Amino acid sequence: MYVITANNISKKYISGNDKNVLFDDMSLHVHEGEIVFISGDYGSGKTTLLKMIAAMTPPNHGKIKVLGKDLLTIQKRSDWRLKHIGFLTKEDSLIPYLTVKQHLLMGLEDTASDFELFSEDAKYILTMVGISEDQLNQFPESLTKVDRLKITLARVLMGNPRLLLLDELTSELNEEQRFELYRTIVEFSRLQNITIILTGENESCDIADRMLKLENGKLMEVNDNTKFILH
Ligand SMILES: Nc1ncnc2c1ncn2[C@@H]1O[C@H](COP(=O)(O)OP(=O)(O)OP(=O)(O)O)[C@@H](O)[C@H]1O
Repeated sequence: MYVITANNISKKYISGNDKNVLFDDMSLHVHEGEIVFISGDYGSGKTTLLKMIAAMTPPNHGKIKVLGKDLLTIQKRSDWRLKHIGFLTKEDSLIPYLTVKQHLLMGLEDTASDFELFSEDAKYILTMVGISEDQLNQFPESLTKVDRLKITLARVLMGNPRLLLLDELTSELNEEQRFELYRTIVEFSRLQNITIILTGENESCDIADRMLKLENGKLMEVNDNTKFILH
């Protein structure tokens, strides 16, 4: 089953007399549970592609279906996005005065009947992303960049997304941290059958089932040393 089908997509931004054509008759198909890495130069359109998939900006031409829904037919896009999609960037969105665990329980009164249940879920997810028990009551400022990103990720996972869009998530991490975060991502995505698209500037990503490169408005499949155009 496909989680994403994007067919014959064109996208351009026009400002005054300048026309910036980002995508030209581009197509993309992603299976459920697949991890796809998309690389591309600075400004090649990686973020725009993820935003189109998340129904945050429409293509000029072509059709995108995500989780079986034609994005143009979705009425309340932000509700739909919140329910099904996790969108993360390299910026963590942690709040200085909340502890690690409180970040996952935000908006929940500790007197609520399901507080204990959510609290257990939060602990489980934090453990799954590699946060230790003694970090649960720490504040963000005492944490490393990679742990901050793991907590941001854990927060998103609390919403049970079926699709994760990770835009240059690891671009400020060193090799070792990147490997650690990637390993975490693979473990939970396999466990929960989450489909993932990651982007990055011209780097490789060992964990991906498939690697694509965005070049001249098209996606090319990268297979070892060979490249071929998808559409
Ligand atoms: N809302 C917008 N209006 C006009 N131009 C835009 C808009 N969003 C992006 N662009 C332009 O489109 C191009 C691609 O931007 P995008 O952020 O998608 O690329 P990217 O590959 O993610 O780049 P980066 O590596 O900088 O994150 C850039 O030239 C950018 O300035």
